[in-house]
Amino acid sequence: MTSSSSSFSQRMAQLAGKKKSRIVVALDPAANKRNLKQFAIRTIDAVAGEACAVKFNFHLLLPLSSREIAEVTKRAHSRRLLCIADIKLNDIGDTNEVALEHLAKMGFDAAIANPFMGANTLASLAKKAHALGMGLIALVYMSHPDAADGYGLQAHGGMMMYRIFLDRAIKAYVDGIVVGATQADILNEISEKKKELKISLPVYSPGVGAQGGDARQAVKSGSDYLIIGRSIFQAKDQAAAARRFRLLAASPSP
Ligand SMILES: O=C(O)c1cc(=O)[nH]c(=O)n1[C@@H]1O[C@H](COP(=O)(O)O)[C@@H](O)[C@H]1O
Repeated sequence: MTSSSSSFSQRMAQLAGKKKSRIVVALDPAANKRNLKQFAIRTIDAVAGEACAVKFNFHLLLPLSSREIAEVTKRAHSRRLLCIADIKLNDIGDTNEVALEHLAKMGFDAAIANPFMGANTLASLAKKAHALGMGLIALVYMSHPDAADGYGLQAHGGMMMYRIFLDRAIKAYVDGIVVGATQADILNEISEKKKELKISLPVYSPGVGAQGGDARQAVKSGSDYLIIGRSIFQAKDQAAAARRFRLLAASPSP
C-alpha cells in the first residue's frame, strides 16, 4: 500500500470511513509466545472487518525476519488494513532515514517517531517518509503513568515539553500525533488548539482497556483513532472484542 498516490492520512481516513472504524490493533504478543507470524496473521484475519490498521511493535519487529514481516504486512494489506511500525524512532537523521527505508521495504505505511530528536531532524524525517509514500506519526504525550516525567516536564523558558512536541509535529507536517487515551486534559487542550489553528491533525490514542483508558471518553476528548492491544488480541474472541471497541468509539458519550 505504500505505492498509493494518496497520503497515509487520506488512506487512514478512507478506510476508517468505509469500515466505520477508528480502531488500530496493536499486535504485541508476549516474549514467550510461539509461532509469532501465525499469531499476527490469525489476529489480522480476525480483526480485519473491525479495524483500519494494525501496529507492529518490537514484539514482532525483533523476533521476525524482514521477509516474515513483509508477509504479514502483505496479508494485512490484502485485508484492507494499513500497517504502522511503532519503533518510536529518535536518532540522528541518517540513521532515522535508513530505518524508514527498511520499514518501507517491509511494507509499512507509517512509522512512529519521537520529536525529542529535534525540530529540524523531525521535519527532515517527515519529508523522507512522504518521499517514500509513508506517513510519520509523532509522540506528543504518552499514555503510561509516569509519562509526565518526560512529556510533562517544563523546558527552558517554562514551556511544557508536550507543547513543544506538538509545535514540532505541526511544523514538520507529520501525519498524526500520539496522545494517550489516559490523558483527557491534554486531549481536550490539543483539540481546542487544533480548532484555534484550523488544522486537521489526526490524534492516535493508545491506553484504552488494559491501561485503564476509556474508549468513548477518549473519542469525546479528541482522539481520532484508538490503538488497542491486549484487550483485543488476548480476548478469546478477538473479532468480538474489536467490534465492541469499534462500536464504543463510534458513539462517544454525550
Ligand atoms: O506509540 C504507541 O503506540 C504507544 C504510545 C503510548 O503512549 N502508549 C502506548 O501504550 N503505546 C503502544 O500502544 C500499545 C498499547 O497496548 P495495550 O496497552 O495492550 O492496549 C503498545 O504497543 C504500546 O507500545
